[in-house]
Amino acid sequence: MKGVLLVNLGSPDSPTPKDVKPYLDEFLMDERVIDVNKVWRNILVRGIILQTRPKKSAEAYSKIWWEEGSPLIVISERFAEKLKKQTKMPVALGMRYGSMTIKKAMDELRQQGVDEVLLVPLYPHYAMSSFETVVVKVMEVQKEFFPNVKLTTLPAFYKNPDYIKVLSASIADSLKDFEYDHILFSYHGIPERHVKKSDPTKYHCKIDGSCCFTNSVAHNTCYRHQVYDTTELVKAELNLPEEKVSSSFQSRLAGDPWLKPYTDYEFERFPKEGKKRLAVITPAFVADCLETLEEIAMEGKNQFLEAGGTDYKHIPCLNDDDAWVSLMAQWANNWEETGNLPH
Ligand SMILES: C=CC1=C(C)c2cc3[nH]c(cc4nc(cc5[nH]c(cc1n2)c(C)c5CCC(=O)O)C(CCC(=O)O)=C4C)c(C)c3C=C
Ligand SMILES: [Fe+2]
Ligand SMILES: [Fe+2]
Repeated sequence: MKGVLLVNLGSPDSPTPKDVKPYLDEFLMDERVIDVNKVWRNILVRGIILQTRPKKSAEAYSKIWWEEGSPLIVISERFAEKLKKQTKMPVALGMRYGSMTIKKAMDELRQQGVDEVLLVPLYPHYAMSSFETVVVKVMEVQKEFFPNVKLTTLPAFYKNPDYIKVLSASIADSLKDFEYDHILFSYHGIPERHVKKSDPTKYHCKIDGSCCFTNSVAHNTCYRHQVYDTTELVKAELNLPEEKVSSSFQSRLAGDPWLKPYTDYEFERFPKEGKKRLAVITPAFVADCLETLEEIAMEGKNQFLEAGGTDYKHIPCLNDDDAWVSLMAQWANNWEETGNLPH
């Protein structure tokens, strides 16, 4: 029997330093997130970052935490529940990090007789630190505990025409009562080094003004190209004026150069250029989370208003939007019936 495995990033069990620390430890010790050799990663993560970050992160999580739990988890659960009602197959939800493990989700599917799994990494774009690490982890779990289960992965859907339509409709709905000077597409950042590492040609990616807009097989795994594509496609779908739209990158950790421009620098710059009414969209995430609810909707808003902005709106992620759930159900049901995946 076929079944669907949804996987998102995961959250700590509670917004306390005690629970945030082991969660961050698992997350940042992932070799696809902090991609340095094991000894240096150990020093960097356990000797430096985890000495102070759990307290700071726990404070941020406390500001956005819901009665039912972490928004990322609760929203992903709502999405999974709605999806179950629209597929004839079992659906399970697991997280890459934290206590809602992939193993538990796979167990759930196996108990319902599933031996063919459609893995859905809940990320529209491919990055080593998000999509790839989910696929690798699921393959490890499958190999160790479920060797007879067949795995198929839904490709990154950042430019799928139906996805672009659903995303655009949800953005248009949020924008209908908001007058704006500019719309910022703020994507989770990654270190520049990760983009270069993911280039299979090893010569295409230059992180300049043209590589991401020049055809290449490198784009199958180029996060920077893929996010720019999403922005362009939504801009075209909604007929947004060229000069009113731009993309930027948020949530960087100190150290290496990360993809630019940085979202927080843009918040400072826009009001000085007369862009005082700003809408912010965060399409790297399908579910609202710490990075959207705290960094963008709270901190970003304060920063923009303090820099001279007058109006600010964070547009919610797709979350459990009915059209989004129906689209995922359509993809899953089509895969069940024909074996075909969307492209
Ligand atoms: C779009 C997908 C994501 C990519 C790519 C990504 C890369 C990446 N992230 C960190 C470090 C942190 N990210 C944190 C939170 C976080 N990251 C994503 C998604 C991507 N990260 C999400 C959905 C969340 C929110 C989780 C939640 O519970 O709501 C955090 C934890 C919070 C904090 O302390 O700031 C860290 C740390 C790196 C280093 C990285 C690429 C190298
Ligand atoms: Fe992150
Ligand atoms: Fe590129």
